[in-house]
Amino acid sequence: MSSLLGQLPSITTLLSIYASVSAMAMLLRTMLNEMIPYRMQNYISSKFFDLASRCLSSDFTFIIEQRWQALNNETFRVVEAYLPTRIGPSTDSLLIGSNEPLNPRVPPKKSIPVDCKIIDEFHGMRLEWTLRSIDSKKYFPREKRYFRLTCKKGDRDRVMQSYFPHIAKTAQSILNKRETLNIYTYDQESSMWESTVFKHPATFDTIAMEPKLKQFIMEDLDSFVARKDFFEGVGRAWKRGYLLYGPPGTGKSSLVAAIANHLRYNIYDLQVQSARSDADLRHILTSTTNRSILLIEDIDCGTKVSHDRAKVQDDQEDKDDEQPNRISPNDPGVTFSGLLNFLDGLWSSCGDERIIIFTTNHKEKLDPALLRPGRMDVHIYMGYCSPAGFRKLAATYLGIKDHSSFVTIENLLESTTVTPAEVAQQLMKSDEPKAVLESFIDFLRRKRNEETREAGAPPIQKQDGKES
Ligand SMILES: Nc1ncnc2c1ncn2[C@@H]1O[C@H](COP(=O)(O)OP(=O)(O)OP(=O)(O)O)[C@@H](O)[C@H]1O
Repeated sequence: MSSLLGQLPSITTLLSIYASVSAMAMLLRTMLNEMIPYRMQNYISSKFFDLASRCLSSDFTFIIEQRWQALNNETFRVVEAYLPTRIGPSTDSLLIGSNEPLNPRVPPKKSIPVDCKIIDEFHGMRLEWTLRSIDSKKYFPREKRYFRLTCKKGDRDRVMQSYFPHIAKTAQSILNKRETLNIYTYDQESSMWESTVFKHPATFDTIAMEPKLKQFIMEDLDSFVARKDFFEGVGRAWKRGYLLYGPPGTGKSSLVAAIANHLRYNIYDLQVQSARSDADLRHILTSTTNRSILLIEDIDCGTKVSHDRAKVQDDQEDKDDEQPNRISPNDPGVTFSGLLNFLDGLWSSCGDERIIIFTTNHKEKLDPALLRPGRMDVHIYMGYCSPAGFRKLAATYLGIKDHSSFVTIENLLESTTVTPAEVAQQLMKSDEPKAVLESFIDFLRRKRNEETREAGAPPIQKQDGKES
């Protein structure tokens, strides 16, 4: 024992070793401080601690960003739909709101706020979710959101193989049953789609149009939705294009609303002018979700991108420094080929179950290339009010299916160009059907006489001398 003690270094030796090591450490630290910039030191130390905590931790983290390979990330979308169903007693904050007129019996809707923690349990696994947000000037759009899912390292494979499919299945049934639809408009400033609740009363039941045409459209839509395998089998993108054309006030926008309500699809309402370039258009369109309608209203207005190129060629020739289809410096930088590329080019296959609807008052102005099948598969003419259309409007607005004055009205409609919007406006004048129908007959007679006068013929005189 005494010999062992004799072999131990003396306290003086230990102190001098300690002093030398400390002096060396201080020297090294000073040298490092001088040689490595402060920010680099910070970076190295944060990486070091990151690595250490990852090696020591028994947790595994999944990150789910909003975009995935230049497209919307469907996993993000299904998680967004699924998580509000997992809000439980351990959740410490909630985002709530409502678009309904205040009704004390209807609770507000729930959503997940940024940084809120949600704990989920699945087949014995504990899963911790957080929604995070980064705000940076470097990105476009400036705010990026992502979900963080933490589980035990040992559960990683089970999460991939059974938990994510479970989320997708649950979210799909929630999305299929969604009570409210949204309409999105593109905000150029923030480079994002902004949504509002879409509550349009138009349905196929309220639309006044030829019954056979209406039946055809409904069947066409239903068969489109049901034919996923067919589209895959023939190697075509699962999308369908509709062109609605006709004079103003004939129900084109109402038909879009009826289609959205029928399919329960959200609407992305795009002004082509919002896109600054083809790349921008690509970003805008790839940010839309599946099972949706892309609506481009009045495609002939605001930009000449869609115009018949043969007709605009003369204008173009005078403007040597402009690129094809870019008519003025103020015009959007979207080219015609950029638009076509999205309708049936390689980019058109991005996304499933998409309906694309163009509306126009002037089909003849559109470039024929835009109208060919595969781009616009179905062309629907929305015309002036027919007798059948009037009967539908009378049932909707007056709640009547027949009346002694219907024959007179139907005869007048055969020889007058009156839009369903005008008819609807006349039928809204009062709740009293008899008075409304009499005033409507007067309106139709006046209108027919105006049209006859404009055409150069004398007004038709009735036997009692009044103009009819
Ligand atoms: N076919 C129709 N069936 C039922 N209501 C209609 C119909 N057409 C028009 N209306 C009524 O007229 C209003 C205006 O119609 P809508 O905006 O759908 O016409 P539009 O063809 O889209 O017009 P525009 O070309 O000017 O955009 C609608 O809100 C609706 O009340």
